[in-house]
Amino acid sequence: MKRKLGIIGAGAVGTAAAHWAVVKNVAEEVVLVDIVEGLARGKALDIAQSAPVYGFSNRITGTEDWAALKDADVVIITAGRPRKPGMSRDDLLQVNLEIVKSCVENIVPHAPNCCLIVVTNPIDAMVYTAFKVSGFPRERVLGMAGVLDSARYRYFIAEALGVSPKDVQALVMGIHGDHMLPLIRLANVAGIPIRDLLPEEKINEIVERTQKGGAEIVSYLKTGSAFTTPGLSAIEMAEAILRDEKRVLTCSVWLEGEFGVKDVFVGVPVVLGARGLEKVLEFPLTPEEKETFLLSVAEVRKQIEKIGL
Ligand SMILES: NC(=O)c1ccc[n+]([C@@H]2O[C@H](COP(=O)([O-])OP(=O)(O)OC[C@H]3O[C@@H](n4cnc5c(N)ncnc54)[C@H](O)[C@@H]3O)[C@@H](O)[C@H]2O)c1
Ligand SMILES: O=C(O)C[C@H](O)C(=O)O
Repeated sequence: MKRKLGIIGAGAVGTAAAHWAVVKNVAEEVVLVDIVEGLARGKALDIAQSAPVYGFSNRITGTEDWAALKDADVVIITAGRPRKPGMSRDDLLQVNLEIVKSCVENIVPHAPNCCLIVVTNPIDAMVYTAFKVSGFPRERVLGMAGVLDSARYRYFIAEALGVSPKDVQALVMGIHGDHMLPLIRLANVAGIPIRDLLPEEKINEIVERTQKGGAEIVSYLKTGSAFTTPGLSAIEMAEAILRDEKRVLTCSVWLEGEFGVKDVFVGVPVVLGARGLEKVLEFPLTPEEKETFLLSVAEVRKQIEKIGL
Protein backbone atom coordinates (compact mmCIF):
# COMPACT_ATOMS: atom_id res chain seq x y z
CA MET A 1 0.00 0.00 0.00
CA LYS A 2 1.28 3.45 -0.90
CA ARG A 3 1.39 5.61 2.20
CA LYS A 4 1.49 9.36 1.78
CA LEU A 5 1.82 11.86 4.60
CA GLY A 6 1.28 15.60 4.24
CA ILE A 7 2.61 18.06 6.80
CA ILE A 8 1.39 21.66 6.70
CA GLY A 9 3.73 24.28 8.17
CA ALA A 10 7.50 24.01 7.71
CA GLY A 11 8.22 25.75 10.99
CA ALA A 12 9.65 24.20 14.13
CA VAL A 13 6.98 21.52 14.73
CA GLY A 14 6.36 20.70 11.05
CA THR A 15 10.06 20.24 10.34
CA ALA A 16 10.53 18.07 13.44
CA ALA A 17 7.53 15.97 12.38
CA ALA A 18 8.92 15.57 8.86
CA HIS A 19 12.28 14.51 10.25
CA TRP A 20 10.73 11.92 12.59
CA ALA A 21 8.50 10.67 9.76
CA VAL A 22 11.41 9.65 7.55
CA VAL A 23 13.55 8.37 10.42
CA LYS A 24 10.65 6.20 11.61
CA ASN A 25 9.75 5.22 8.04
CA VAL A 26 6.03 5.81 8.58
CA ALA A 27 5.25 6.79 5.00
CA GLU A 28 6.69 6.15 1.55
CA GLU A 29 6.17 9.79 0.66
CA VAL A 30 6.26 12.88 2.88
CA VAL A 31 5.12 16.25 1.50
CA LEU A 32 5.87 19.39 3.51
CA VAL A 33 3.81 22.49 2.61
CA ASP A 34 4.25 26.11 3.70
CA ILE A 35 3.06 29.40 2.27
CA VAL A 36 6.47 31.06 2.68
CA GLU A 37 8.25 30.82 -0.67
CA GLY A 38 11.07 28.26 -0.60
CA LEU A 39 10.82 27.47 3.13
CA ALA A 40 9.32 23.98 2.83
CA ARG A 41 11.52 23.20 -0.15
CA GLY A 42 14.64 24.13 1.80
CA LYS A 43 13.62 22.23 4.94
CA ALA A 44 12.67 19.12 2.97
CA LEU A 45 15.89 19.21 0.94
CA ASP A 46 17.94 19.43 4.14
CA ILE A 47 16.12 16.40 5.60
CA ALA A 48 16.40 14.50 2.29
CA GLN A 49 20.18 14.97 2.30
CA SER A 50 20.43 13.06 5.58
CA ALA A 51 19.17 9.92 3.77
CA PRO A 52 22.58 8.56 2.75
CA VAL A 53 24.05 9.21 6.21
CA TYR A 54 21.16 7.83 8.26
CA GLY A 55 20.04 5.33 5.63
CA PHE A 56 16.45 5.82 4.52
CA SER A 57 14.85 5.77 1.10
CA ASN A 58 11.50 7.50 1.68
CA ARG A 59 10.73 10.43 -0.60
CA ILE A 60 10.47 13.84 1.07
CA THR A 61 9.64 17.04 -0.80
CA GLY A 62 8.68 20.57 0.13
CA THR A 63 6.41 22.94 -1.77
CA GLU A 64 3.97 25.88 -1.71
CA ASP A 65 1.66 23.96 -4.03
CA TRP A 66 -1.31 22.38 -2.23
CA ALA A 67 -1.91 20.06 -5.19
CA ALA A 68 1.16 18.09 -4.07
CA LEU A 69 -1.05 16.69 -1.28
CA LYS A 70 -3.04 14.71 -3.86
CA ASP A 71 -4.49 11.57 -2.26
CA ALA A 72 -2.51 11.94 0.97
CA ASP A 73 -3.62 9.38 3.55
CA VAL A 74 -2.84 11.54 6.58
CA VAL A 75 -2.29 15.31 6.78
CA ILE A 76 -0.84 16.93 9.89
CA ILE A 77 -1.58 20.66 10.36
CA THR A 78 1.12 22.55 12.26
CA ALA A 79 0.64 25.90 10.48
CA GLY A 80 0.12 28.85 12.79
CA ARG A 81 1.71 31.08 15.37
CA PRO A 82 3.37 29.68 18.49
CA ARG A 83 3.08 31.57 21.78
CA LYS A 84 5.77 33.66 23.47
CA PRO A 85 6.46 34.09 27.21
CA GLY A 86 3.51 35.70 28.99
CA MET A 87 0.96 34.49 26.41
CA SER A 88 -1.62 31.76 26.92
CA ARG A 89 -2.52 29.32 24.15
CA ASP A 90 -5.94 31.05 24.05
CA ASP A 91 -4.24 34.27 22.91
CA LEU A 92 -3.50 32.49 19.61
CA LEU A 93 -7.14 31.66 18.90
CA GLN A 94 -8.10 34.45 16.48
CA VAL A 95 -4.89 34.48 14.44
CA ASN A 96 -4.64 30.70 14.15
CA LEU A 97 -8.35 30.28 13.43
CA GLU A 98 -7.95 32.00 10.04
CA ILE A 99 -4.79 30.00 9.28
CA VAL A 100 -6.34 26.62 10.14
CA LYS A 101 -9.49 27.46 8.16
CA SER A 102 -7.50 28.31 5.05
CA CYS A 103 -5.28 25.21 5.41
CA VAL A 104 -8.29 22.91 5.64
CA GLU A 105 -9.94 24.60 2.63
CA ASN A 106 -6.74 24.00 0.66
CA ILE A 107 -6.23 20.39 1.81
CA VAL A 108 -9.73 18.95 1.35
CA PRO A 109 -10.03 19.23 -2.47
CA HIS A 110 -6.73 17.38 -2.93
CA ALA A 111 -6.97 14.80 -0.15
CA PRO A 112 -10.70 14.28 0.42
CA ASN A 113 -10.22 10.92 2.14
CA CYS A 114 -7.35 11.82 4.46
CA CYS A 115 -7.25 11.76 8.24
CA LEU A 116 -6.47 15.23 9.60
CA ILE A 117 -4.24 15.57 12.67
CA VAL A 118 -4.32 19.12 14.05
CA VAL A 119 -1.42 20.40 16.14
CA THR A 120 -1.95 24.18 15.92
CA ASN A 121 -2.94 25.87 19.22
CA PRO A 122 -5.24 26.27 20.99
CA ILE A 123 -5.52 22.69 19.87
CA ASP A 124 -8.99 21.65 21.07
CA ALA A 125 -10.55 24.71 19.39
CA MET A 126 -8.44 24.35 16.23
CA VAL A 127 -9.38 20.69 15.75
CA TYR A 128 -13.04 21.74 16.13
CA THR A 129 -12.41 24.32 13.36
CA ALA A 130 -10.92 21.64 11.11
CA PHE A 131 -13.92 19.36 11.82
CA LYS A 132 -16.45 22.07 10.89
CA VAL A 133 -14.59 23.37 7.82
CA SER A 134 -13.70 19.95 6.37
CA GLY A 135 -17.11 18.36 6.91
CA PHE A 136 -15.19 15.09 7.53
CA PRO A 137 -16.67 12.48 9.89
CA ARG A 138 -15.33 12.57 13.45
CA GLU A 139 -13.24 9.45 12.80
CA ARG A 140 -10.96 11.44 10.47
CA VAL A 141 -10.38 14.62 12.50
CA LEU A 142 -8.05 14.31 15.48
CA GLY A 143 -6.13 16.72 17.69
CA MET A 144 -2.64 16.08 19.02
CA ALA A 145 -1.92 17.00 22.64
CA GLY A 146 -2.54 13.98 24.86
CA VAL A 147 0.45 12.06 23.49
CA LEU A 148 2.70 15.02 24.32
CA ASP A 149 1.17 15.76 27.73
CA SER A 150 1.30 12.07 28.68
CA ALA A 151 4.94 11.89 27.54
CA ARG A 152 5.80 14.83 29.78
CA TYR A 153 3.96 13.25 32.72
CA ARG A 154 5.72 9.91 32.17
CA TYR A 155 9.09 11.61 31.84
CA PHE A 156 8.71 13.57 35.10
CA ILE A 157 7.63 10.41 36.98
CA ALA A 158 10.63 8.49 35.60
CA GLU A 159 12.97 11.34 36.52
CA ALA A 160 11.64 11.45 40.11
CA LEU A 161 12.12 7.71 40.54
CA GLY A 162 15.37 7.33 38.59
CA VAL A 163 13.82 4.65 36.34
CA SER A 164 13.58 4.24 32.58
CA PRO A 165 10.77 6.36 31.07
CA LYS A 166 9.92 3.28 28.97
CA ASP A 167 8.58 1.56 32.09
CA VAL A 168 6.26 4.39 33.10
CA GLN A 169 2.65 4.22 31.91
CA ALA A 170 0.40 7.20 32.54
CA LEU A 171 -2.20 9.24 30.72
CA VAL A 172 -3.32 12.83 30.61
CA MET A 173 -6.89 13.56 29.55
CA GLY A 174 -8.88 16.74 28.99
CA ILE A 175 -8.01 20.12 27.50
CA HIS A 176 -4.47 21.00 26.39
CA GLY A 177 -4.31 23.72 29.03
CA ASP A 178 -4.12 24.37 32.75
CA HIS A 179 -7.17 22.19 33.49
CA MET A 180 -5.74 19.08 31.84
CA LEU A 181 -6.14 15.93 33.92
CA PRO A 182 -2.99 13.87 34.56
CA LEU A 183 -4.54 10.73 36.09
CA ILE A 184 -2.70 9.83 39.30
CA ARG A 185 -4.73 6.72 40.11
CA LEU A 186 -3.75 4.98 36.85
CA ALA A 187 -0.10 6.09 36.61
CA ASN A 188 2.26 3.20 37.23
CA VAL A 189 5.81 1.95 36.89
CA ALA A 190 5.85 -1.56 35.40
CA GLY A 191 2.38 -2.04 36.90
CA ILE A 192 3.18 -0.58 40.36
CA PRO A 193 0.95 2.41 41.19
CA ILE A 194 2.97 5.62 41.62
CA ARG A 195 1.13 6.30 44.91
CA ASP A 196 3.04 3.28 46.32
CA LEU A 197 6.35 4.69 45.14
CA LEU A 198 6.23 8.48 45.55
CA PRO A 199 5.01 10.79 48.34
CA GLU A 200 1.75 12.68 47.62
CA GLU A 201 3.64 16.00 47.70
CA LYS A 202 6.03 14.92 44.93
CA ILE A 203 3.15 13.56 42.85
CA ASN A 204 1.30 16.88 43.12
CA GLU A 205 4.46 18.71 42.03
CA ILE A 206 4.74 16.42 38.97
CA VAL A 207 1.08 16.93 38.09
CA GLU A 208 1.47 20.71 38.23
CA ARG A 209 4.69 20.65 36.21
CA THR A 210 2.92 18.53 33.57
CA GLN A 211 -0.02 20.97 33.40
CA LYS A 212 2.44 23.82 32.85
CA GLY A 213 4.86 21.78 30.71
CA GLY A 214 4.38 23.84 27.57
CA ALA A 215 4.83 27.19 29.36
CA GLU A 216 8.03 25.95 31.03
CA ILE A 217 9.64 25.40 27.61
CA VAL A 218 8.25 28.68 26.21
CA SER A 219 9.86 30.52 29.15
CA TYR A 220 13.29 29.12 28.14
CA LEU A 221 12.94 29.41 24.36
CA LYS A 222 11.58 33.00 24.46
CA THR A 223 10.60 33.15 20.77
CA GLY A 224 8.57 29.98 20.33
CA SER A 225 7.44 26.74 21.90
CA ALA A 226 8.37 23.06 22.13
CA PHE A 227 8.81 21.24 18.84
CA THR A 228 10.80 17.98 19.05
CA THR A 229 8.38 15.97 21.20
CA PRO A 230 5.31 17.67 19.66
CA GLY A 231 6.57 16.67 16.18
CA LEU A 232 7.21 13.09 17.31
CA SER A 233 3.83 12.89 19.06
CA ALA A 234 2.02 13.85 15.86
CA ILE A 235 4.02 11.21 13.96
CA GLU A 236 3.11 8.60 16.60
CA MET A 237 -0.55 9.26 15.77
CA ALA A 238 0.06 9.29 12.00
CA GLU A 239 1.98 6.02 12.24
CA ALA A 240 -0.85 4.32 14.14
CA ILE A 241 -3.22 5.27 11.30
CA LEU A 242 -0.86 4.56 8.38
CA ARG A 243 0.12 1.14 9.77
CA ASP A 244 -3.34 0.32 11.16
CA GLU A 245 -1.72 -0.35 14.53
CA LYS A 246 -4.77 -0.03 16.83
CA ARG A 247 -2.60 2.02 19.22
CA VAL A 248 -4.22 3.39 22.36
CA LEU A 249 -3.28 7.07 22.44
CA THR A 250 -4.91 10.08 24.05
CA CYS A 251 -6.22 12.36 21.30
CA SER A 252 -8.60 15.30 21.16
CA VAL A 253 -11.74 13.87 19.53
CA TRP A 254 -15.37 14.88 19.04
CA LEU A 255 -17.31 13.24 21.87
CA GLU A 256 -20.77 11.86 21.25
CA GLY A 257 -21.80 11.01 24.81
CA GLU A 258 -18.66 9.19 25.93
CA PHE A 259 -17.62 10.13 29.48
CA GLY A 260 -21.07 11.74 29.75
CA VAL A 261 -20.07 14.54 27.36
CA LYS A 262 -21.13 15.41 23.82
CA ASP A 263 -20.52 17.91 21.03
CA VAL A 264 -17.07 19.02 22.08
CA PHE A 265 -13.45 18.12 21.26
CA VAL A 266 -11.38 17.08 24.25
CA GLY A 267 -8.56 14.63 25.02
CA VAL A 268 -9.58 11.05 25.80
CA PRO A 269 -7.91 7.67 25.21
CA VAL A 270 -8.84 6.22 21.83
CA VAL A 271 -7.93 3.33 19.54
CA LEU A 272 -6.22 4.63 16.39
CA GLY A 273 -6.13 2.51 13.25
CA ALA A 274 -6.58 2.72 9.48
CA ARG A 275 -10.00 4.34 9.86
CA GLY A 276 -8.59 7.01 12.19
CA LEU A 277 -10.56 7.09 15.44
CA GLU A 278 -11.80 3.51 15.75
CA LYS A 279 -13.08 3.61 19.33
CA VAL A 280 -13.15 5.87 22.37
CA LEU A 281 -11.92 3.83 25.34
CA GLU A 282 -14.40 4.86 27.99
CA PHE A 283 -13.83 3.95 31.63
CA PRO A 284 -15.28 5.16 34.94
CA LEU A 285 -13.73 8.31 36.43
CA THR A 286 -13.78 9.01 40.19
CA PRO A 287 -15.92 12.00 41.28
CA GLU A 288 -12.77 14.20 41.64
CA GLU A 289 -11.42 13.15 38.24
CA LYS A 290 -14.82 13.80 36.68
CA GLU A 291 -14.89 17.27 38.24
CA THR A 292 -11.54 18.24 36.65
CA PHE A 293 -12.52 16.64 33.34
CA LEU A 294 -15.72 18.70 33.26
CA LEU A 295 -13.73 21.87 34.00
CA SER A 296 -11.66 21.00 30.93
CA VAL A 297 -14.76 20.52 28.84
CA ALA A 298 -16.17 23.87 30.03
CA GLU A 299 -12.92 25.61 29.01
CA VAL A 300 -13.04 24.11 25.51
CA ARG A 301 -16.71 25.10 25.15
CA LYS A 302 -15.74 28.71 25.95
CA GLN A 303 -13.10 28.61 23.17
CA ILE A 304 -15.54 27.07 20.71
CA GLU A 305 -18.12 29.78 21.41
CA LYS A 306 -15.55 32.40 20.33
CA ILE A 307 -15.08 30.62 16.99
CA GLY A 308 -18.69 30.90 15.90
CA LEU A 309 -18.68 28.09 13.33
N1 LIG B 1 -0.80 20.61 20.15
C1 LIG B 1 0.37 20.70 20.74
O1 LIG B 1 0.64 19.98 21.70
C2 LIG B 1 1.39 21.68 20.24
C3 LIG B 1 2.74 21.52 20.57
C4 LIG B 1 3.67 22.44 20.05
C5 LIG B 1 3.25 23.48 19.22
N2 LIG B 1 1.93 23.60 18.94
C6 LIG B 1 1.44 24.65 18.06
O2 LIG B 1 1.86 24.37 16.73
C7 LIG B 1 1.88 25.58 15.98
C8 LIG B 1 3.19 25.70 15.19
O3 LIG B 1 4.26 25.89 16.08
P1 LIG B 1 5.75 26.08 15.48
O4 LIG B 1 6.64 26.20 16.64
O5 LIG B 1 6.02 25.09 14.41
O6 LIG B 1 5.58 27.54 14.79
P2 LIG B 1 6.51 28.17 13.66
O7 LIG B 1 6.24 29.63 13.65
O8 LIG B 1 7.89 27.69 13.80
O9 LIG B 1 5.92 27.53 12.31
C9 LIG B 1 4.65 27.79 11.83
C10 LIG B 1 4.69 27.70 10.31
O10 LIG B 1 3.36 27.82 9.81
C11 LIG B 1 3.48 28.45 8.54
N3 LIG B 1 2.18 28.95 8.11
C12 LIG B 1 1.48 30.04 8.57
N4 LIG B 1 0.33 30.16 7.92
C13 LIG B 1 0.27 29.14 7.02
C14 LIG B 1 -0.68 28.73 6.04
N5 LIG B 1 -1.82 29.40 5.88
N6 LIG B 1 -0.41 27.65 5.31
C15 LIG B 1 0.74 26.97 5.46
N7 LIG B 1 1.69 27.30 6.37
C16 LIG B 1 1.46 28.38 7.13
C17 LIG B 1 4.49 29.55 8.79
O11 LIG B 1 5.02 30.06 7.57
C18 LIG B 1 5.51 28.83 9.66
O12 LIG B 1 6.55 28.27 8.87
C19 LIG B 1 1.66 26.71 17.00
O13 LIG B 1 0.30 27.11 16.97
C20 LIG B 1 1.98 26.03 18.32
O14 LIG B 1 1.33 26.65 19.41
C21 LIG B 1 1.00 22.73 19.44
O1 LIG C 1 2.90 25.46 25.16
C1 LIG C 1 2.75 25.75 23.98
O2 LIG C 1 2.33 26.85 23.61
C2 LIG C 1 3.12 24.75 22.90
C3 LIG C 1 2.53 23.39 23.14
O3 LIG C 1 1.14 23.45 23.34
C4 LIG C 1 3.20 22.67 24.28
O4 LIG C 1 2.50 22.20 25.19
O5 LIG C 1 4.43 22.55 24.25
